[in-house]
Amino acid sequence: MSSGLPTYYNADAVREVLTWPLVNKAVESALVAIVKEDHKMPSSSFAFQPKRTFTACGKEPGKILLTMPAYVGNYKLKSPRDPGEVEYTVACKLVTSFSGNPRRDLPLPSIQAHVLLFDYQTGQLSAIMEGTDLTTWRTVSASLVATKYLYFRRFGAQAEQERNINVAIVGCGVQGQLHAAAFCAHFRVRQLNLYNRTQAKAQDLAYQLRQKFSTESGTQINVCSSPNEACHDADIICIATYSKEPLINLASLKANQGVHINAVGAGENHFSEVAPDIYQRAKVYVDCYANAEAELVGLPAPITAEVGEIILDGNYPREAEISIFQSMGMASEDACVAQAVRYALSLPQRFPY
Ligand SMILES: NC(=O)C1=CN([C@@H]2O[C@H](COP(=O)(O)OP(=O)(O)OC[C@H]3O[C@@H](n4cnc5c(N)ncnc54)[C@H](OP(=O)(O)O)[C@@H]3O)[C@@H](O)[C@H]2O)C=CC1
Ligand SMILES: O=C(O)C1=NCCCC1
Repeated sequence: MSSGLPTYYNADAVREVLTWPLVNKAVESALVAIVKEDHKMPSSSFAFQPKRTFTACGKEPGKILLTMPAYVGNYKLKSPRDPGEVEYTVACKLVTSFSGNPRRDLPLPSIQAHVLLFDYQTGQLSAIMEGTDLTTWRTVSASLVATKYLYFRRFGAQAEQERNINVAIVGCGVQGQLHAAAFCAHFRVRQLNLYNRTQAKAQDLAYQLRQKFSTESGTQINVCSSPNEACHDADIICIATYSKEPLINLASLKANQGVHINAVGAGENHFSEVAPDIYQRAKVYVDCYANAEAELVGLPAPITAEVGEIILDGNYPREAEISIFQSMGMASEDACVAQAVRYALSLPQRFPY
């Protein structure tokens, strides 16, 4: 940092280098780094990630500011750099969730973020990075990584390449849209069912995705008129809304067959979208215990493990089980992705990561 001023990375710059290999590697590193040391080799990556804070922005509900600090040490970006080189990242994301924003006269995203990056040796602020797309990508990536380990691996090491799946998306906002595209891009999706409260949004998304995936991979894309219709035949469900009431219950799911749910949404109230009877039947996994302790009070089931623990110990769910990835989002993911983005932008030439 020669000028003493932090570098600013705007949304266009960040977007230019966000790719799935880059984000997935960074997110998987973060999920592993936050696992407690007694599950790992002493030489492993590690993270310090305190509970994040929530500030209500006014007296009406639906407007919050979160501060999300993290230190991630001794981890690899797994970039084409020297494979021995490790990273140390100090970061803090500031993110607002204003759920009425898409309905403003000039619509804005509900979730808007910036990530601050600090020099890990001196503590100086070295960069400020626009973090709105980064947040969407890293959240979808956490669902992809969770699906790989909690769903596919129960059927064997090759299942994510070989197994045909039906996917349901409940909520086609910013999160639902990228979940839909990313699941079709990563896995063999036979049928993609889209549900959104305002159906026109699901129809628009179906139109866009059909251009790409119906011809390329033969995926059948349907717009559904209820969450039940979307989910009744689904192997994987991604649910990302602000609903305070359950949108799916046990009767919505395929009976006695393996189902995996990425429960992404509902803002502060993480588990209200999915009915208690599903939690009571499922194995529940989280991104991190630190946030879970504060944010999942009253969760109607015990937590089985962090996703990072399953990545490390291979203790996958059984084939016919229901698994839930209760995604809260965590600062270490933002720190690792922001570091990877900064690294990619520093290269003289872009390359497919
Ligand atoms: N776990 C994580 O790391 C993260 C979680 N999130 C969470 O994901 C969720 C979605 O975020 P995002 O996609 O950015 O938000 P958007 O505002 O873009 O989309 C919100 C979606 O929720 C739907 N919705 C809102 N209220 C209800 C309701 N009462 N019943 C049914 N559907 C409803 C909306 O439907 P309609 O179109 O009809 O309005 C829309 O499809 C939020 O809860 C957010 O907090 C976001 C980022 C990270
Ligand atoms: O991790 C995040 O970023 C968010 N998580 C929950 C809702 C707001 C954004």
